[in-house]
Amino acid sequence: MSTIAVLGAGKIGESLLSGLINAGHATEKLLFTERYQQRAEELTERYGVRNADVAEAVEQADVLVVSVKPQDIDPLLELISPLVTPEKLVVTLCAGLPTELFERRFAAGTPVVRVMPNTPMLVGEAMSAVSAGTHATEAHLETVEEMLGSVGRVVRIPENQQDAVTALSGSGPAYFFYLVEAMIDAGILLGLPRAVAGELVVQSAVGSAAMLREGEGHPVIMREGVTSPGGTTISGVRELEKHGVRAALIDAIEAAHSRSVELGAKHRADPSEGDED
Ligand SMILES: NC(=O)C1=CN([C@@H]2O[C@H](COP(=O)(O)OP(=O)(O)OC[C@H]3O[C@@H](n4cnc5c(N)ncnc54)[C@H](O)[C@@H]3O)[C@@H](O)[C@H]2O)C=CC1
Ligand SMILES: O=C(O)[C@@H]1CCC=N1
Repeated sequence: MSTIAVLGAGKIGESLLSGLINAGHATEKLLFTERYQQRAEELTERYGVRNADVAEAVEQADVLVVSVKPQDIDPLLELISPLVTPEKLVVTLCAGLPTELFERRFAAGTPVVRVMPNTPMLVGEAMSAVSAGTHATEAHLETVEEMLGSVGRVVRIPENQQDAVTALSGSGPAYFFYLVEAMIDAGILLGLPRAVAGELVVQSAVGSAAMLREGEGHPVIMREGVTSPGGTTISGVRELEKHGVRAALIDAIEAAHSRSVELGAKHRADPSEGDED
């Protein structure tokens, strides 16, 4: 079992630690670093995982998972670059940041794998996409796939698709939560108690997700199955179409993609490369 150090234990770092523990990863084989002491203490208390300083984490871990905000990457790289050797595997979860940025800062030959996960990792239902950097081998990819496979599903993609994945499944849970929030508001408007509205909407979301995963059909067919001629659903669907909800979702995901490209462009050796993604 590899020793994994999470560098920056915020929302996604905590999701990974929690998901790995739930999946049976030994807590002695997990470490994290965290800028805020109070946050570090909370996490140690909650999960029994050891908080380390950066030097200790880099020395002891086989896999270094970088999970700070893209905007905070430079100070972290300053600290770890002199310490990371090519025997380590660096896994970056940072939206937008190319593997090339890390490779430039680490000792020659250091393997880097770029990953875009999402927060359902907390409940073992992440969707993660992995891409190899220049020095990452099949064995490195398998190590990362095994780690992420224990907390959800994993696909392998070329790195030039990572900004699209970030917009779609990295940010995706936010759009589903937003939809659920809005539907609960509709229940409140119609006079349902909040707890009842919440239960109705959440179970409808879970049931629909299970149908999507397990069913053979396309989402259109499943929606048609709910939409009776002259019935209630078509009246609702007409309003969604009138308000341009489909176009709004497409625009939202396109905007998230642009932001991912922009975050990466700031850190590319040649920022114009970001224009092509
Ligand atoms: N939140 C999400 O849904 C997802 C986030 N990501 C990526 O994961 C990364 C982290 O995102 P979040 O967890 O949402 O952010 P966050 O702000 O919740 O967590 C980042 C953590 O890193 C700590 N930190 C910053 N600099 C540090 C340093 N030098 N040493 C130690 N700790 C340091 C911060 O105190 C904070 O707790 C980002 O790069 C983001 O793009 C990727 C997929 C999904
Ligand atoms: O909003 C963000 O930047 C991160 C990346 C994907 C999901 N959350």
